Amino acid sequence: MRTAYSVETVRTAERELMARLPEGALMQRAAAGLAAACADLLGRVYGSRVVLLVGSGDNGGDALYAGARLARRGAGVTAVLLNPERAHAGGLAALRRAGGTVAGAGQGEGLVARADLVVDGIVGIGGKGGLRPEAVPLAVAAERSRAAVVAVDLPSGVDADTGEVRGAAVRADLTVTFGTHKPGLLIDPAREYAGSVRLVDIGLELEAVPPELEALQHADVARLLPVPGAESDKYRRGVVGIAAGSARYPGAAVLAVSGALRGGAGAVRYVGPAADAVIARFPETLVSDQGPAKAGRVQAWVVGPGAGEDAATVAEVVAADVPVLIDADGLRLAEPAAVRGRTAPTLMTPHAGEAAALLGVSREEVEGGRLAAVRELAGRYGAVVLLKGSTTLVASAGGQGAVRVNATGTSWLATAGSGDVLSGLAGSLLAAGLSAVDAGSCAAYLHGLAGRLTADGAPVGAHDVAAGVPAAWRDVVRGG
Ligand SMILES: NC(=O)C1=CN([C@@H]2O[C@H](COP(=O)(O)OP(=O)(O)OC[C@H]3O[C@@H](n4cnc5c(N)ncnc54)[C@H](O)[C@@H]3O)[C@@H](O)[C@H]2O)[C@@H](O)CC1
Ligand SMILES: Nc1ncnc2c1ncn2[C@@H]1O[C@H](COP(=O)(O)OP(=O)(O)O)[C@@H](O)[C@H]1O
Ligand SMILES: [K+]
Repeated sequence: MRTAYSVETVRTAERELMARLPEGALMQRAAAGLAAACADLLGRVYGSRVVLLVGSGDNGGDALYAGARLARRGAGVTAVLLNPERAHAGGLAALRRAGGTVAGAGQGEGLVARADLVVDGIVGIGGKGGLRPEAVPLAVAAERSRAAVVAVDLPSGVDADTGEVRGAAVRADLTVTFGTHKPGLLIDPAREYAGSVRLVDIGLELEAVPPELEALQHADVARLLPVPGAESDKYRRGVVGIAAGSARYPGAAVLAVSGALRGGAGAVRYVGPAADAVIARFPETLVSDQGPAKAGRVQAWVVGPGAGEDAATVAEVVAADVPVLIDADGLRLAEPAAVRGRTAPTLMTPHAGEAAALLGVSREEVEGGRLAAVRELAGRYGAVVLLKGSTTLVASAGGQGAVRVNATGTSWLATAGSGDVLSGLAGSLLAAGLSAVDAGSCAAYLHGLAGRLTADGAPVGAHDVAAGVPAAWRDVVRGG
């Protein structure tokens, strides 16, 4: 499991560690890791032109000490000081001793334009609000330059705790982060600014503290996925009910069923007006012409994809005393009080637009502040909420505790109907007995991986993603 901790937690752990170590030891560990990553990126350090963007805090200190290490290996290193009086004194002295030079902010843009490598030490976890105006031209110059850009701890200007980006921020090719991932490195929009992320162990001890974010890895998902045993039959493996589709959107039913058939349940039961289309494509589906309450045994329901205006079916499913996944039109049609009143697990799977409608805010607000939005929805509905999009997040019922973040997705998944596949897949895992958090996060993991494997750099349709789930599943259980 990969984890990310809040700035407050990092600060506390750093204080405890610093109290036990000689002064400056932690910063030296950080600088050593940073310099090694810069050297890897440069390939040849000797003779390279390195520009350090140095703010007034310890983030700038890391950059200066790393710059000193690179200068000792023969790089030409220039530090651009945003605030010369407040630049880290020890770091500055070390850089000068190593033969590095110092320039004022006025020369920064020209230097950045000619650099091979730009090290962004403007601001790290001490940053508040967006980038300050005097730093903006340097961030812009770094983006325009052909230089590789390495962010120290975080790309300057992004919010470490939330992943929000207000105004300009540095766009990095690589972020070298210390001690732990910060939530902003895993959540869009900030994640996009970070480039690839390299974690440097500086000895922080965080195991005893709850993380802010968790990202499942192959081994975690492999442990959670259901495997039929010798005594299994289709009922013991779980029956998932799909109440989806309408005369107008029969395809949503087909796609939800296609996901459900690949999710580990022993049988998929379909109720709704698209039974002919479902059977034509997937003859193994059990179809019923009764409503959900009379459809027969079901261990978990999926309701909502392509449901149109069928509020009665949504209400019937929400009243069921088994785990329920509510998606798409179902999110709009479900009575909030009925959802809150449920005792069996509930998993809601909105995209940003649906989440915005439920919260009464704009879509941009949800996309800019995903973590707050998913926690808020999970709190309001007392349900597990999976917020889809470029970063998929899963919050526990009530919104407290660690939020799961999915790292496997690809923007090729932004294709009509791929959400329907996801809801079928997650519903199937619910029916197979996974908790709502595990079902949602494992489904997002498999769906993202299936998208990646099937797309392989080219456009795909939602049905291709569903067909790719078995390959993703195999990849997970075989350890990649
Ligand atoms: N505390 C520690 O033990 C360690 C800290 N490390 C580094 O120290 C950093 C944290 O250092 P600090 O607490 O000094 O804080 P930072 O260096 O992140 O930022 C604080 C400084 O930046 C300025 N600033 C704040 N917001 C800004 C904005 N939006 N735009 C431009 N400037 C802004 C402030 O005036 C302040 O002087 C970490 O991110 C990491 O890079 C590492 O050396 C590892 C060890
Ligand atoms: N930019 C993106 N990067 C990664 N995944 C994305 C992106 N945009 C959408 N997705 C994923 O694609 C799926 C789209 O679902 P949804 O928005 O419900 O579409 P639909 O309603 O057409 O099925 C979700 O799993 C979502 O997380
Ligand atoms: K930085």
